[in-house]
Amino acid sequence: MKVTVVGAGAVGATTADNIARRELCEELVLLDIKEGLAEGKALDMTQTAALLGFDTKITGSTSDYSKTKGSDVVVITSGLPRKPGMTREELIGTNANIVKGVTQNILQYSPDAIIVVISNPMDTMTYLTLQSSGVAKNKIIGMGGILDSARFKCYLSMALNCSPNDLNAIVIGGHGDTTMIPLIRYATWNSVPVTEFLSAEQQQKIVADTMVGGATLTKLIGTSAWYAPGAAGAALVESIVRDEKKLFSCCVSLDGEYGQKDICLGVPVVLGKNGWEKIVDYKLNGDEQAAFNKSADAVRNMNDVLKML
Ligand SMILES: NC(=O)C1=CN([C@@H]2O[C@H](COP(=O)(O)OP(=O)(O)OC[C@H]3O[C@@H](n4cnc5c(N)ncnc54)[C@H](O)[C@@H]3O)[C@@H](O)[C@H]2O)C=CC1
Ligand SMILES: O=C([O-])CC(=O)C(=O)O
Repeated sequence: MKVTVVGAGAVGATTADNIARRELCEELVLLDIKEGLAEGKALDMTQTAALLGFDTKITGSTSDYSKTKGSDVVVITSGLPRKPGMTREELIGTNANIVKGVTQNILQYSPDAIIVVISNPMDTMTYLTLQSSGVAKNKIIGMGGILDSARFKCYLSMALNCSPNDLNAIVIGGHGDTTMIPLIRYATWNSVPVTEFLSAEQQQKIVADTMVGGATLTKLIGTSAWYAPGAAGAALVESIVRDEKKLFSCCVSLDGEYGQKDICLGVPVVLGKNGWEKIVDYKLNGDEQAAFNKSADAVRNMNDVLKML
């Protein structure tokens, strides 16, 4: 297996590091327009092999896309991160051009690759990648819901004083401060609904904290997060390259599912060697479906901005 990660900044390098440590592929290529960055980080990671005991071959390059030839999976992290006080949506002007250009370069050498889009605003960047590439829809996967679900479990575990690994919880909808939908009604602690253990106020706070999870970290750090995003990116890659058929919330193209079409939005999908293989239909109640529709409206408005760029 061969995996390429474009963008060797905070998220790209952390994704690559997780991929290498877990030997998810034989060959890993890092690319970044900043001279020396991808090459240097690839060499630095390579020097951890003797300490961590992995065998993945890592190479880095500034702009030589021929090195990415024959990649099975490509992860796109290139683009600006937000600063405190900004929304992810404000990044669209710069990142749309970057993501579109990178996709074209990648497809020249890896026309059959499965593409994982991380750059923000992720739902719109995923839609752009699908629209501009002509790649089959099941091969384009936006990373957001898996990260938001991990944050949801983090806040739930803090409130319940339990292990996050004993929780099942999912966030669907857009990957935006106001568009994500933590499905607390479906969240369980070892099969028992968490709603049985938490007051209405506690539930509201957990949902609210989850929705601004990325903004909270951006305010603390001064730029957006990378440890959980990198781990989330690698988890998606793992389910694809190992054909694990894991169910994650991912941003995928909808064609009537959840009442929406001509949009990429976060829904539960099964991930395997063919990319996203199936959308799982959770039964939403009236409020949840209304929130999903509202989220779709907001993402559609951002997608419309693409026409003006
Ligand atoms: N979907 C998600 O859940 C998450 C998305 N993000 C997004 O991921 C993106 C990257 O974030 P960070 O890694 O923190 O930023 P960063 O600034 O640390 O790294 C971005 C890298 O992209 C490179 N780059 C820019 N244009 C390029 C091009 N044309 N070709 C190749 N490389 C290029 C830059 O040189 C830089 O090294 C941001 O848009 C951020 O908002 C971040 C966290 C989570
Ligand atoms: O918050 C940001 O801008 C980066 C991101 O998407 C996240 O960490 O969820």
